[in-house]
Amino acid sequence: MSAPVPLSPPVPAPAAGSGERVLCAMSGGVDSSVTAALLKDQGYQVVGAMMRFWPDDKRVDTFDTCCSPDAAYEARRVAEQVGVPFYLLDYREQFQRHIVGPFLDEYARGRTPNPCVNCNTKVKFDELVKKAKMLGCRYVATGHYVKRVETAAGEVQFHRGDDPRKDQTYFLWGTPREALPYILFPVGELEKPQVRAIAEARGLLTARKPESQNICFVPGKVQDFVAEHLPQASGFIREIATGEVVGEHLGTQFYTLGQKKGLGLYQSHRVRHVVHLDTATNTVWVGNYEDCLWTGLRAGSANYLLDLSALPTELDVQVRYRTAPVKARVVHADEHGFELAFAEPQFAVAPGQSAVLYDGPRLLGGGLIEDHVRELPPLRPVPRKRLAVNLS
Ligand SMILES: Nc1ncnc2c1ncn2[C@@H]1O[C@H](COP(=O)(O)OP(=O)(O)OP(=O)(O)O)[C@@H](O)[C@H]1O
Repeated sequence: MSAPVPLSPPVPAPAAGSGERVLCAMSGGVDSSVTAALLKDQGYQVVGAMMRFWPDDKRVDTFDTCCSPDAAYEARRVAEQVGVPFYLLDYREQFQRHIVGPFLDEYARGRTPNPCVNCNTKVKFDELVKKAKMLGCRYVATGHYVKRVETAAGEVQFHRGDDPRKDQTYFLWGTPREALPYILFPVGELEKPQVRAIAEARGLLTARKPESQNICFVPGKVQDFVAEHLPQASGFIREIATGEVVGEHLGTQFYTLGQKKGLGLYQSHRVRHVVHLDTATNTVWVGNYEDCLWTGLRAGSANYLLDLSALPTELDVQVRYRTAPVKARVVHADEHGFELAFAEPQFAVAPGQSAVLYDGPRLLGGGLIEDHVRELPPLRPVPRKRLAVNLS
């Protein structure tokens, strides 16, 4: 569970024109530019802020468009256009500690991390919410495509954004629950073309800025970044069914579960997928598509956006950002983690990625995938009903 954020008591729904101070997180992109403009229209006192992540000792182009000196320049210019003050806040140390360091550690452990989830959890909606309070702001607003829904009972929920191609709830499961009432998403009910149209109509200089595509601190390929920062140790690629050596690898950190391209197998015509990365024996295990299908998962580092006792026993889970949610049964859930059984097998359930829980459009929370579970075929002798696949 995330540590509670020390905030003032729950607040009522922000009324448009209330004059409340809002810290608008501006990345120099079109979404947060429009966010600032909409908030200003609604009568908030807006303070624009960009978190500086890029280090001094790197070429400036080693950071992607959303987090670079150029982006800071654009964010400041947009703040001027909208007519709000702008601050550049130094988050270099926190970013290295919470995001870049753990990202590399996860690869070294044979896992597939999602640094954007971590950034939202640890930096944007924890550190920044605290900073907003210090600056006298009651709310933090971002340009995420997420809907903030307030129930009649005054509970704040996060729901999927109205633009299904842009919905970003997947990345926000780790938001400290206490912070929910203080977060606003002014573009969550818009579609991306509408956001661009608003920016165009106002002449915002970011109106036609392309989408950021990469992990912000990895300007090129993830594999190149990992190669630059982690020691490489070559080893064998083995067939999961037989143990036979079918190739060699340059380091387990260059592979991810389900991967079939770029394996460099001796028999290059055989379609194989990465099934397991064993860092203890430095082995990459491959198999066929079915070997990458799992019937459940176990997740740790859980965070829930509702009382645990209210967690439905049947819910929807999404195991990767661009994968459709699947129905699942909650086998077990406590404050540390949960175990789920999928209604249908899921491909490449990768440790380190997020298992994000939904009830229809509502984000319920999530956790980091620690292990995947495969129910064994009924006729095979099994030591246990469920087997957590551990091939080491
Ligand atoms: N370096 C940063 N400083 C302040 N806020 C940021 C920063 N990076 C991202 N954000 C906030 O998080 C939101 C989502 O970030 P994401 O990287 O997904 O950008 P995006 O969807 O491309 O949005 P944008 O068009 O605003 O860049 C942004 O809209 C912005 O509010």
